[in-house]
Amino acid sequence: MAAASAMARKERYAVGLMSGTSVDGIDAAVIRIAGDADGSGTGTGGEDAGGQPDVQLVAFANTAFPAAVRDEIFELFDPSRATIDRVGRMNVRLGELYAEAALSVIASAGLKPEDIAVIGSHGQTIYHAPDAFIEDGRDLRFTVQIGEGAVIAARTGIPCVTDFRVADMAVGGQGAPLVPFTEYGLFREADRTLLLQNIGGIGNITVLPAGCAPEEVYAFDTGPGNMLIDGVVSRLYGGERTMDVGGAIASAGKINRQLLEILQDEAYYALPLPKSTGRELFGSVYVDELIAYRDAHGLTAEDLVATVTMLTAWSIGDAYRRYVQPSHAADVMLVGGGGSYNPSLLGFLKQEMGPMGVEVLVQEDIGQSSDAKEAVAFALLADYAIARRTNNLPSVTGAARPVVMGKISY
Ligand SMILES: Nc1ncnc2c1ncn2[C@@H]1O[C@H](COP(=O)(O)OP(=O)(O)OP(=O)(O)O)[C@@H](O)[C@H]1O
Ligand SMILES: CC(=O)N[C@H]1[C@@H]2OC[C@@H](O2)[C@@H](O)[C@@H]1O[C@H](C)C(=O)O
Repeated sequence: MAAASAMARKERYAVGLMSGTSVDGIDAAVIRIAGDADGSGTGTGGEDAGGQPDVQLVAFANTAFPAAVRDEIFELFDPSRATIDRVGRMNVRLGELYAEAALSVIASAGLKPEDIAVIGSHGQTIYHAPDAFIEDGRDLRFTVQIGEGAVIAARTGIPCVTDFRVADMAVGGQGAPLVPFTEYGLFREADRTLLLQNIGGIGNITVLPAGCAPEEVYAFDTGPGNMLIDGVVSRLYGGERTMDVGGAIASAGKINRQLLEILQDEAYYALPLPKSTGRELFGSVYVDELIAYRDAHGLTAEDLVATVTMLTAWSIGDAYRRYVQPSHAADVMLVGGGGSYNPSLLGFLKQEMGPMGVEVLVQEDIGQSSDAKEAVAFALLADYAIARRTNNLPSVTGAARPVVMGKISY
């Protein structure tokens, strides 16, 4: 650290691309970085996580996926339909779409591709199997993110870092969540314990204890984020709607306590840490069961949406009660991700957290963007990768050691 901090810090730009588990589109951010992770190429240890890089968001854009692309990605979530030719083609197609999103956000920042040092692209997760799977004495856990980095690099002329998660898994980690590494650098405070709750497709929480060291950070997936809400809305409204915009449907419904209690029994909520989850658990099969329950018990569409919205808020409160409050009573929960824009969900979350003394704010309340946070994170993770600096947090993912995550296409 000391040697690295003493080096000259060259200001540079990086682009981050995120397309998450909601499959709503591509988030693209341009950031300006000054400070740590400076490209000295010396990084070998977890000391990299200690720096506080100076990062500014220069431009941000969200491009919705064309409907046909979104539909095809959903097909690929089903392993029996994700044939190798479909996956291979989508890998290239997404590479093209990511490259277009990168070029467009760079132009909107008034910059040129040659001004950008690196692109970090998360890719589209189509399968995530983070738990140890031992066969012949070998651990075969895996995760699949697609969106070809070679295509992004070829179209933009900018080195592109992709496929971050597998390096963490190769040393026994869950390969998720990865954003806490950058949250530690960007958000930690000396005097307040902060909870950073992302509500994307999946919900995930990062705990930043007051004045914490990197190894004291912990984070995990709390359960569904918007995935169940989007799933039931899409099904109930015949695909005409894909989300509960403004929480309007939920606000017109009544919570069905009986269904809520059944859903609260899901084993994931009580699993020990570290843990991560995805569409494999809270995807279409789960939604089928919810719809079957509604049909059998005569719930209105609004009641079902209200109930899964409440479940989502409850699962966040439950995670806090079980895994955080006993050791780290928090002051503030800072919510990011698309769930920030659903007032019904936020209202339920405030009902959950308020009595435990935790104030719920959204990123916008502190002058940041709920939308941009993950794209910013992948720009920064790529900045570390290209400098050969370690960029995982073993305390969070369960990895045996710090590693440099990301594969580089020049
Ligand atoms: N105005 C809105 N009203 C209600 N919900 C919204 C609104 N805008 C976004 N959302 C919700 O946020 C979701 C997108 O969130 P986000 O982009 O954070 O997810 P993601 O990055 O795909 O997921 P993850 O972080 O799990 O990978 C949408 O699918 C929708 O459910
Ligand atoms: C495998 C995968 O894509 N996981 C995502 C997903 O979406 C939210 C949550 O589940 C989190 O674990 C992760 O994404 C964020 C960007 C992360 O790694 O921090």
